[in-house]
Amino acid sequence: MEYIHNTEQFQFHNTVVALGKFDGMHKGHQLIFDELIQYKQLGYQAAVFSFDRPPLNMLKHKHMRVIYTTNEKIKLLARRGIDIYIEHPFTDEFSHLSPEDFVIKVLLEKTGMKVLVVGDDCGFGYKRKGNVELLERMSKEYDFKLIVIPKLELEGEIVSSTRIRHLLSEGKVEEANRLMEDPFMICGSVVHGNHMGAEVLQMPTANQIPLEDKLLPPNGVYVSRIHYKDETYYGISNVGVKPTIEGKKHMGVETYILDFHKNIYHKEIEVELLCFKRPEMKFDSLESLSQQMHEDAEFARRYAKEHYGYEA
Ligand SMILES: Cc1cc2nc3c(=O)[nH]c(=O)nc-3n(C[C@H](O)[C@H](O)[C@H](O)COP(=O)(O)O)c2cc1C
Ligand SMILES: Nc1ncnc2c1ncn2[C@@H]1O[C@H](COP(=O)(O)OP(=O)(O)OP(=O)(O)O)[C@@H](O)[C@H]1O
Repeated sequence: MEYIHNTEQFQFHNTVVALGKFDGMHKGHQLIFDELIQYKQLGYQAAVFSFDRPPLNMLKHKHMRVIYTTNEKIKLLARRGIDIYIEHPFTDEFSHLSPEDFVIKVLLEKTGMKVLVVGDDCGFGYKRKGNVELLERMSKEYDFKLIVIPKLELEGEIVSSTRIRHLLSEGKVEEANRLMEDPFMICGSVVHGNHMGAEVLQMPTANQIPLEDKLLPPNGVYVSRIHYKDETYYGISNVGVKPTIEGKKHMGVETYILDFHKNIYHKEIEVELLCFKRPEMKFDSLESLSQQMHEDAEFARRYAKEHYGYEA
């Protein structure tokens, strides 16, 4: 997949384009990707057009965490068969483009758009004034095909990234996962921790340090599924700051992978959180922490067996 960023200079031809942030890659987004892939099979290049920061941040100076960081998004888009991911700089000039100019000067002229796929409430251009009616008019005038997808509803509500962010922040991981194509995941290299896991607690853990803008569920212990190279494993992960352990505190995700004995320092793993087990706690001794961690691991083993047919 080609990733275009930090530049306004690009030129593509014959593309089918989707517009939006696509944070979380939820089941509504998937309806859009399905259309893109159908057109890809007809010979078009599948392109996702996004901005380098959510417009909300820039306009209101509001800090917002994301379900998926750019690296994670790139991986997931490529996996879905997208050919081009454009993260257009959200400059002042760009944000003042009229909806018509955005379609003509950017989508048609630079992205080479022949087909556009949008949700029925899409907004774009200056103050998000562009809408489906305008696109319908322009598609006739400028000869491109417009596909409008009605917003997907699940469990009585429209599926959106905002809804998923709320659920994750409240620790409702299973509910959030039901709205996404794949369970919520943290992708990153395995870094060195305090080396206490294997030696002191008899449970080696793979430590990841998520980027600061990555949204995480509340500190706690979660049953997880791990993808490493082409293999899938199950495990138990702690999201948090390890209050029992002295020293510098930073947010981390650390995972004990069931029945796994490889050295994976500096290797990239994907940890999917499947189910909340308990909140992170401060223990009086390392023995009680270790005992609880072993109990957590057995819980994960039972969960993986029951829900996914896992056998060691
Ligand atoms: C399943 C699991 C549960 C954990 N629960 C807690 C906890 O409740 N409180 C805590 O302080 N640390 C918890 N931890 C983190 C441990 O303190 C950590 O794994 C240990 O200190 C080893 O860290 P290291 O890899 O940096 O050496 C948990 C870790 C795992 C894998
Ligand atoms: N539930 C849905 N069903 C169908 N299409 C959707 C759905 N949600 C979003 N889309 C479409 O997917 C594209 C990308 O959406 P985008 O990620 O910008 O919005 P979102 O998921 O609604 O997120 P947010 O909550 O941040 O507004 C847009 O065309 C949007 O209309």
